[in-house]
Amino acid sequence: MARICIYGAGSIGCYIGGRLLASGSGVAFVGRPRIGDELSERGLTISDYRGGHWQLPPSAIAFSSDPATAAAADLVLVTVKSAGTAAAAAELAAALRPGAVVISFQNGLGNAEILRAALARQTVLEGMVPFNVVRRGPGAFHQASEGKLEVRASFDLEPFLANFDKAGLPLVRHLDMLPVQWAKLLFNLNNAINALANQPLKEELSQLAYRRCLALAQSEALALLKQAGIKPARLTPLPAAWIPPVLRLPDALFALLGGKMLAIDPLARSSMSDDLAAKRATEVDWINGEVLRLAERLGRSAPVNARLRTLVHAAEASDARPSWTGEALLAELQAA
Ligand SMILES: NC(=O)C1=CN([C@@H]2O[C@H](COP(=O)(O)OP(=O)(O)OC[C@H]3O[C@@H](n4cnc5c(N)ncnc54)[C@H](OP(=O)(O)O)[C@@H]3O)[C@@H](O)[C@H]2O)C=CC1
Ligand SMILES: CC(C)(CO)C(=O)C(=O)O
Repeated sequence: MARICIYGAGSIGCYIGGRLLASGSGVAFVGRPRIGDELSERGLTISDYRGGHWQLPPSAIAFSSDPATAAAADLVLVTVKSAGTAAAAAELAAALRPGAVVISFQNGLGNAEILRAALARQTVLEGMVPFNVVRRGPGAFHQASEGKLEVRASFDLEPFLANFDKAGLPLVRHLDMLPVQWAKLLFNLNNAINALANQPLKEELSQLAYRRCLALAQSEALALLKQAGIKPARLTPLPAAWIPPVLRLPDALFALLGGKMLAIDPLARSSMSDDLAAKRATEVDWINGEVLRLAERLGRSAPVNARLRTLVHAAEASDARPSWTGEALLAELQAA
């Protein structure tokens, strides 16, 4: 039986690992002791937006905070936040056996490359998680929106495909992941807006002023991508370039045409909002920061994404969590 290691047991790691474990895969979780305590007291409760529910007792869960746990793995799913990738890469380099397969199920563009640089004797693949996972309480993780896991195609994945199929999380494979990663990053430009709004995603995206903020950030990125000759993949029925005009529609029309973006659990927030709530460093430098790096490469500027990054950094440094209204944030971004 393939041995799968979740490296960074948090929202995404516990959810995907929990689904794999519930369907009979051998899974070991590596994470922080606080998560280990939760899982050893409560076990794992996994659920999804379709009504799926899986309960795993503490006795079924192999959890450790020791990186050496990964030594036994055939497949490692890296699910730490981007700020933790370099450290995870160094730990995995010391632990993993040659030939192990590593998938980065992280947002941003550069995490797989950081892992690859440290893991020359393993296969490292870019992955993408399109859906949101809400932590509903200790040991309880809920998939709050739809979407399939996407990953760079490789023959080395073959031994594990059945594990994901059985778990109900089939892997969609792509020869080139960059267009997929950029398409996801365009959605993730909302992470900063959602974190600054301090509201659930559904509530935030139901308001025109916040959607106009997102349209500004996406339009800026799309213009740069066009100049760079990068065509983002189509992750929704609408091509990426049509999304900003749809975001700018009045609420009722948006609900009609962009309604899928509102098909999300009413409590779900972006992972960046979770980070601000937990007073952790966010991934803003790996999301909006990528737009700034692309702009720099092209000799252009990206003032809207630069302003969002500055505002998120200010929120990280502040004791009080900001709650920007849509109108105030829009005025700030329009003035950028
Ligand atoms: N949450 C979501 O809905 C979605 C998240 N994503 C992406 O998935 C990735 C994971 O996000 P998410 O699950 O929310 O993150 P979480 O912060 O919930 O989970 C990551 C966990 O890994 C732990 N960790 C970090 N470094 C190590 C290490 N070296 N060894 C062991 N444990 C470690 C973290 O601890 P500590 O905090 O102490 O560092 C944390 O508990 C991110 O790139 C995110 O953008 C993508 C789609 C949706
Ligand atoms: C799924 C999505 C786009 C929003 O929750 C996300 O990737 C995140 O929160 O980081």
